[in-house]
Amino acid sequence: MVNISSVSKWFGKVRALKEVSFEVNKGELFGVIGPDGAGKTTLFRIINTLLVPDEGSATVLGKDAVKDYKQIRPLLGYMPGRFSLYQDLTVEENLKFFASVFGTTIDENYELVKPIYSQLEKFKTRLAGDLSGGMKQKLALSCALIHKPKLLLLDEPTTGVDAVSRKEFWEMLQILKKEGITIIVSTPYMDEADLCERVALIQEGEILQIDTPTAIVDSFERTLLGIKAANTYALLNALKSYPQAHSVQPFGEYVHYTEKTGSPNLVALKTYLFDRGLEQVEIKPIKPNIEDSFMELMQAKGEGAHV
Ligand SMILES: Nc1ncnc2c1ncn2[C@@H]1O[C@H](COP(=O)(O)OP(=O)(O)OP(=O)(O)O)[C@@H](O)[C@H]1O
Repeated sequence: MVNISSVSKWFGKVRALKEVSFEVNKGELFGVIGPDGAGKTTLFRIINTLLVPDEGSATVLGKDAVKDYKQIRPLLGYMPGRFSLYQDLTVEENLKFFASVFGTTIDENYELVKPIYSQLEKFKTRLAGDLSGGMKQKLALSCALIHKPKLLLLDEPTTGVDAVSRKEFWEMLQILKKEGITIIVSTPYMDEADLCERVALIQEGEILQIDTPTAIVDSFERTLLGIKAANTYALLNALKSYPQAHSVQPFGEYVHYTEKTGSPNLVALKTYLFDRGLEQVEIKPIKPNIEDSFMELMQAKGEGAHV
């Protein structure tokens, strides 16, 4: 469905993508996960034929993204991170406009957008600019879908959207997946990785890992500890200066902690924290989540670069 092969892209001296390669299968819900500036938007703009790679190639729906862009575009639905709606048109006018651009009508493809658009219909005369963030997102998704694309590209659709709307949005993606639409979605939110079938973790233009969320978590090799103390700030500082410490990340009330080699010596660690004056210390082994895995991969890459 999508085949990205050794794609690199520079903006002046910045290499936004570095030899990126992956494939997305027909009907898959594929996530591109990475922090701000990782290269997600650049990658989407290459797949949607708006940007030409400096190196490598992109094949979309069996066609070359550079040579065959005219054939590819009508088959894509693209929801850019920002500014995809006309703020001074109403909800209904926006949808009509996007339908007309692709030579179709709302009636023709209503069944596909119905689960999403029906939630907006009572506001159909409201200007898009006056909608809440969650409603804008639903309208933008309806607009990206109204011509029944085979491939849906959603660039950070849930950024800046409240938790309830985020959840509803992912439920809508599951419905669309059942309709057979292939979906590539990017997000900076690690918890959303678990909602994808496979994810590519991307940082500074490089893919760190591509796999199912479960396999990514299973590949976490270190013993992970969750550590809590009365004073979290003091705990963080103490752990960071512990000679055995490899990674120290705050996660809610716990600090996620790994050591450089082998299994941590819990007695030695507890004694050290006690000597540093920490109170109510609790240490327990915990299961890593996708964010732990991503942090570990980023750290390994950073250390590799300094070898
Ligand atoms: N048109 C451009 N001109 C110059 N630099 C650019 C341009 N577009 C992107 N970049 C740079 O390329 C890198 C990747 O940017 P990109 O927008 O693809 O990342 P992103 O993962 O989508 O992040 P964000 O969520 O911040 O948009 C960044 O360093 C960015 O500053």
